[in-house]
Amino acid sequence: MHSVFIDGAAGTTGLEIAARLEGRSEFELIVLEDAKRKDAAARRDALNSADIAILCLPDDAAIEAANMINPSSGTRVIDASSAHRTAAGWCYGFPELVGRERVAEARRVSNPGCYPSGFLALVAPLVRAGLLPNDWPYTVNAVSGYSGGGKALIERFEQDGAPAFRSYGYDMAHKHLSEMKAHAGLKHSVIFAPSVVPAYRGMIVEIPLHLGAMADNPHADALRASLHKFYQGSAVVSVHDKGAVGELLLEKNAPSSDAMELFVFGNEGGWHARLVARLDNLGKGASGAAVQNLNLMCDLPETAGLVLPAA
Ligand SMILES: NC(=O)C1=CN([C@@H]2O[C@H](COP(=O)(O)OP(=O)(O)OC[C@H]3O[C@@H](n4cnc5c(N)ncnc54)[C@H](OP(=O)(O)O)[C@@H]3O)[C@@H](O)[C@H]2O)C=CC1
Ligand SMILES: CC(=O)N[C@@H](CCC(=O)OP(=O)(O)O)C(=O)O
Repeated sequence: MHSVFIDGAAGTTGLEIAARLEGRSEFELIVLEDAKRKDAAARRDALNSADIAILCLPDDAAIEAANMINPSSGTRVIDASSAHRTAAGWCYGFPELVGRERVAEARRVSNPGCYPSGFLALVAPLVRAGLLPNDWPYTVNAVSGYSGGGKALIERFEQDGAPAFRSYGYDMAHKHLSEMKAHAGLKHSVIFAPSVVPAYRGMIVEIPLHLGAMADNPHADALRASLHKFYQGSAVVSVHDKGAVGELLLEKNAPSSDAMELFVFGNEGGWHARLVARLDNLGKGASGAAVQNLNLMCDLPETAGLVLPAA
């Protein structure tokens, strides 16, 4: 039995992690009463008595929580915030990319961001395979369900007069830039154009590519074949065949899902490609990824408790 404390358990990500752990006899949740959930002493106590602490907090509170853990307590950490995603001493919790063994052994795991999960799932293996250049000026266009912005954005999108579409990130300093660059092994930061639609969950992350302008002129079919091979055997990430779909949708009231689907679309002449990932920001983009990492850290079947399509 592993004891788990979710710090930030009343938030969007924390609640979905708890839902995935419900009924699992391998875990015992440490729960603070509502009046104590922001009480520093109670949190310190819970953080140090848990086998695993899962931080579902804003960045500053996550840094504070990580610092509250006494190394001698033996508590291992999964941080869902963006505070430690490129920090020394933290394992980047994307097992398909960093290796399942590394996550399994890590004491401090930083969960990937939702948008970076889609970007990295597509680009990192292709850069690694030498099919895409690491010095290309990549662009990422993305659309997210509004739960991606946590309680504050949920409130904004669920009130009268909520926007029909929100485009943002115009300072070109989004907190996900360094994570995308670092874990794809890129020389330059990407241009990132995120947006939000009035659907609760789900996201589509796209990288448009002028393949014909690249030195080795890779073909879309070769990129797709390479991704197929990379994710062979994965129950979480799947790669669709050529021509599988003509459009991609986000449903307004989609159920949660911990799967991620990848697509490579290419034009007739092989000059252009659109790499696309569709995932649930609260699934593989946050809570599902945290549970996948938790399973690995506790030496349990990787996909136990995850919401995945029937095999
Ligand atoms: N939503 C998503 O799709 C994703 C979120 N993340 C990351 O996960 C983290 C949590 O996000 P999310 O669940 O969306 O955010 P929410 O705003 O929905 O929840 C955050 C929770 O943390 C609580 N909290 C804030 N400060 C403290 C503190 N000092 N001590 C204890 N609790 C505190 C809040 O309390 P209160 O309820 O009182 O406000 C709230 O319940 C963030 O870092 C976010 O960037 C990562 C990937 C995707
Ligand atoms: C729709 C929306 O607002 N999304 C959030 C990112 C959500 C997320 O991934 O959180 P992390 O930053 O912890 O990864 C944003 O763009 O800031």
